[in-house]
Order: sequence, then structure tokens, then C-alpha cells
Amino acid sequence: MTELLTARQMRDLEQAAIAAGTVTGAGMMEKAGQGVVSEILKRWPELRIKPHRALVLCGPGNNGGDGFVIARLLIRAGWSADVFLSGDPEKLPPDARTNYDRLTTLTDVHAWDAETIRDGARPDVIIDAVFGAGLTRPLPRDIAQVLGARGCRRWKRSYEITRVAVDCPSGLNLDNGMLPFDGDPADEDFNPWPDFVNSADLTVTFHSPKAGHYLGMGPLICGRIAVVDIGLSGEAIERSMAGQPPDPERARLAEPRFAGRPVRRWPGMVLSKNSYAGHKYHHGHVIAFAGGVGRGGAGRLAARAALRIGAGLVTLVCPRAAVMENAMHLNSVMLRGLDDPKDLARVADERVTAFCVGPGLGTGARTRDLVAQVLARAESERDWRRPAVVLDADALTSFADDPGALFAMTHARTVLTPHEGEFGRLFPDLAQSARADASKIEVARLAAARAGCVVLLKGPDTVIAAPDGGATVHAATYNRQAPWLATAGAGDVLAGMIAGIAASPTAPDLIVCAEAATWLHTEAARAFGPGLIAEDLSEMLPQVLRAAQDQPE
Ligand SMILES: NC(=O)C1=CN([C@@H]2O[C@H](COP(=O)(O)OP(=O)(O)OC[C@H]3O[C@@H](n4cnc5c(N)ncnc54)[C@H](O)[C@@H]3O)[C@@H](O)[C@H]2O)[C@@H](O)CC1
Ligand SMILES: Nc1ncnc2c1ncn2[C@@H]1O[C@H](COP(=O)(O)OP(=O)(O)O)[C@@H](O)[C@H]1O
Ligand SMILES: [K+]
Repeated sequence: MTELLTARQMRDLEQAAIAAGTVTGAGMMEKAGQGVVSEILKRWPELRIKPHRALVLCGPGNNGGDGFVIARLLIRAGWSADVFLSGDPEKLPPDARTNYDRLTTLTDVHAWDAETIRDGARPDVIIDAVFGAGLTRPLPRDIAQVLGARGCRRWKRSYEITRVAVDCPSGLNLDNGMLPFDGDPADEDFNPWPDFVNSADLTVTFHSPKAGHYLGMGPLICGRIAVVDIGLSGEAIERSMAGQPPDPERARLAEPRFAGRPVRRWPGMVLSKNSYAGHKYHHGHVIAFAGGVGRGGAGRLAARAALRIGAGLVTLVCPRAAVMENAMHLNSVMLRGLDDPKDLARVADERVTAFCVGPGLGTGARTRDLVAQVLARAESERDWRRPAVVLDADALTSFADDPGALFAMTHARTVLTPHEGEFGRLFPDLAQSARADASKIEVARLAAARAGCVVLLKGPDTVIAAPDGGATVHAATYNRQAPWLATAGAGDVLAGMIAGIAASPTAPDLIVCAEAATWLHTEAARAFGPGLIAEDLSEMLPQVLRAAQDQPE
């Protein structure tokens, strides 16, 4: 799984490698520039045919330094390049200055002027090397005037101009995926979208992607992401393998890759039925709860998903009045009636290894009691650990008035799976800071630490965090978009899938189960495609599981 670095972690890696003498700043900058040029020509081979015109926009730091390298390489390849620098050449950092000096022997580098840039010849390619990891404030207005969506409208067919961002579209915060903007939103003519949103067709980043490429606005404005090696690979092997919990300090991306290469065994290795041995109890017994009469659908969706993903047995537990209704819909999923949560032991013996609580349950005292009963379950004599507990939907909302009461009961074998609304009810202060400028990764980490359990905060950029700080981003973006998942009941299916994977007595850490479930959930949605409704997800799982497990060594 690829590590998602923060700007600071990337800087530290570079500094450490420079200090160790394995790379130099100038060497990395040269590789960065070369990498951008070769990615452009790889992505648009037609640009190789004859030289073209580039507009290279450079900033006052090392991102600008990359721009000077790119301009030099393009000019050497016969292109014409109009180069502009925002900032004082005398104040450039040393490596950027060296590349500025080399470039000025080939062409002029003009001082930034929005009007001059916009009145200049129409470029075929715009290189955005204004700000990268070092941006600390909103994009200054004179830069937004050029890079913002309105910026290049003066040119004919401006929408056909290829836009390439170096490290990120300038203005993007690489830690949180946000686009801080200047100006007063209260002003009548203020419109952050065309003014400040700078988007690219291709973003070329270095060594490893950064969190902001995958969070928030990042996927909307980066186009595609290409990662190029700048000589740091030997310095930083990924610190945790797929199938093992993430390193507490390094967030990662849930995907079947390690150290830049495809890993064929993930997520198959996380699933229970990956060897010939075992009977049904070896794969765990899940209990999913359903609501009262007429409200059983969500619980049934979760139960079916738990069975499809591989739990040995699944029982749906509902109020007695709803047994007949549920019986009409269920075959392989078993069914029991339960009115008083205190009688849980009657329907759930010690062989139950996972519970899924919340979908369709309704909010209130009964749901709170059920959650309390389930969370109070200790490890049994048969199993060395407590049953896993997935709390979703109404199991979360029922504690909106007193989240502390929930966190007093949650334990390390618990996963909370809130969408943003449910998250705001349990963690109002953290939701607030996420709306300001805290990264979704940091916010989920704080929530997991407070609740003492795994927190999975949903969305196209789902973040899964453990109390020790381990965090994974699951990206249903770029080439894994699955907008069809925004459909009622998709979350219930995910909760059931997590329970189904975690139920196995041999299941790995809960965060690892949650990563695999989230990835498979999106794979199922992608395999079905448009028109998906929640029922379809479980039915796509056999096909998705086959692809995940039947891989040659
Ligand atoms: N040797 C290295 O460290 C390498 C750095 N690389 C490039 O260097 C970039 C990071 O370089 P830097 O740390 O110099 O950062 P940047 O070049 O992203 O920006 C830093 C500069 O912008 C100024 N600044 C920040 N926000 C501003 C704002 N809102 N308005 C006006 N000025 C603002 C800062 O004062 C500083 O002068 C990476 O994104 C990458 O493109 C690559 O060349 C790879 C090697
Ligand atoms: N635009 C989207 N792209 C990808 N996944 C999405 C998108 N919108 C929602 N999802 C996913 O779909 C599921 C929806 O869950 P949830 O909001 O709990 O819905 P429900 O309660 O109706 O089941 C989550 O797993 C979420 O991450
Ligand atoms: K940039």
C-alpha cells in the first residue's frame, strides 16, 4: 500500500537523504524536472511529433526550481517556452537559483505580470510550477488571476490547453486536500470557484503521493497523478506491508500495491476462506440486528453481505414481531427473535465472533441497551479475543446526546463506521475542525484515539484510523471512481462486510479488515457500474472475491 506523506514528512525524507549523502538537492531537482517532462510525453505522445509551445509558470521556492529545469529540457528538445517567475530571483533557494541561472543562458525569465501572461501567445501546454509543498497561505490574487479557472479564457480553445501541475496544482494544500482562498466570501462579486480553483490534467509528484492528492478537493483538481522517482527510493521502504496494520506515523492508501509494485495477494490474504481447511465455525459467526416491523431491510442487507464476504454463519436478530416478515426474505441467513436486549445470550452463544449493530435499528434506549450488551461481551473460552463489533447508523446516532457514554464502552475490537453526519453527532468539535482546516486523516485519528477503537469515516475519500494513529485512506477517486455508491443502503452493506471479514478467528487487526472490506465494497460497485442499488453489492462479491483470491503466485 502506497504511503501518503505529509509535506513535512517529504521534506524530512529529503533532508535525511541529503544529510546521508545519498542524494543532493540539485540532483533531486533535475530528476524531478526530467520526470515531469517524460510523464508529459508518455501521457500525450502526440507532443513528441513536433516541438510545441509551453508556458512555464514558476514560483519563489523549489517548485519554481523544478519549473526552470522543465523549461530548460523543453527548450533543448526544440520547444519554445515563455517562462515567468513570481518572486525575486535574488531570493531563490540555492538549487532553484542554479537552475534559474542555467535557464537564463537559453531564454529570458520574465517577471510575473498577469496581464502580460494572459496577452502572450497561446501555449499548447501550461506548466504550473508556482507552489508545491511549501504553500502556506492562500494563492495570491495575481497568481490566481492566471491559474484560476478564468485565467486562460482569453486564448482560443483554452479548454484544449494541456495543464500540467508540478507536485500539485498551486493552491492545493498537500496535507489536507483543501484550497484555502483569499478574499471575503461576503463580497457580492466574490466567487472562489472560477477565481481560485486551479486544476490540472496531470499532476506529477515525487517519490510518493501526498495526502492532499487523495483528500477533499485534491482528486477534483489534480487530473491524474503520476509519481516519479527522484532517487529517494532506497531511503524509504514502506514501513508496513499490506495485511499488517499501518505504521502509526505514515498514512497509506488502501490498494494492492507495495513499494510501487502490484501485490497480488491483497486483499485475498485478509479473507478467511483462503485455504482449503476448515468448517463453517472456522470462518466465524456474525450476528446482525434488524429493526422492527417494516424496517428490516438495512439489517438484511448487512447480514447478506457478511455471509457473502465469507463468514461461516450469519444470524439476523430482530424483534419478535418482525420475525415473520424477515423469514419471508431469508434462507441461508438464520433468524432469531429478541425483544429485550438483556436476553442477548439466548440468541447469541459464545461462538458468535462478530456483531453488526445499527443499520435500520431506530434510535433510542433499546438501541443503546443493545449496543451496551454487545460491547460488554468478553472473550469466550473458545476464542482468544472478544467478538468484533461494528457500530453503524442508528447505533451511533443513538448516542448523539452523550457520545462519552458510548466511548466508555467501546473497546479495541470495535469499529465505528460513521458518514459525515453521524461523525458530526459523535465528534462535533472534530467535525468543526475538519470544516476549518484539519485534515480528514488527523480528524479520524483523533476520533479513534478518543473512542479507543477503529473509526471509519466514509466518503469518496474514506479514512480509516486506529487509536494508535495508524491511518489508511481508501480512495474511490481517479481511476477507482464509484459514484454509484451514493445510494441508500450502501453503508449497511459495508458494515456487514466488515463484520463478515472480522468474524474469522484468524482475521487480522480490525483496521486491516476494514481496509479490505472498503476496497472490496468499491470493487463490487465498480464491477456493477451505473444503476447500482445496495442489493447488487453482495451479488457482485463472488466475482470480485474470485479476482481477489484466484491469483497466480
Ligand atoms: N530538494 C528538494 O527539496 C526538492 C524539492 N522539490 C520541489 O520543491 C517543492 C517544495 O519546495 P519549497 O519548500 O521551496 O516550497 P514551494 O516552492 O512550494 O514554495 C515555497 C515558497 O513559496 C512562498 N510561499 C508560500 N506560500 C505563499 C503564498 N501564499 N504566497 C506567496 N508566497 C508563498 C514561501 O515563502 C517560499 O518562498 C516541492 O513541491 C517540489 O516541487 C523537488 O525539486 C524535489 C527535490
Ligand atoms: N460519491 C461516492 N463515491 C464513492 N463512494 C461513496 C460515494 N458516496 C458514498 N460513498 C460510499 O457509500 C457508502 C454510503 O454509506 P452511508 O452514507 O452510510 O449510506 P447508507 O446509510 O444509506 O447505507 C459509504 O461506504 C461511502 O463511503
Ligand atoms: K505547482
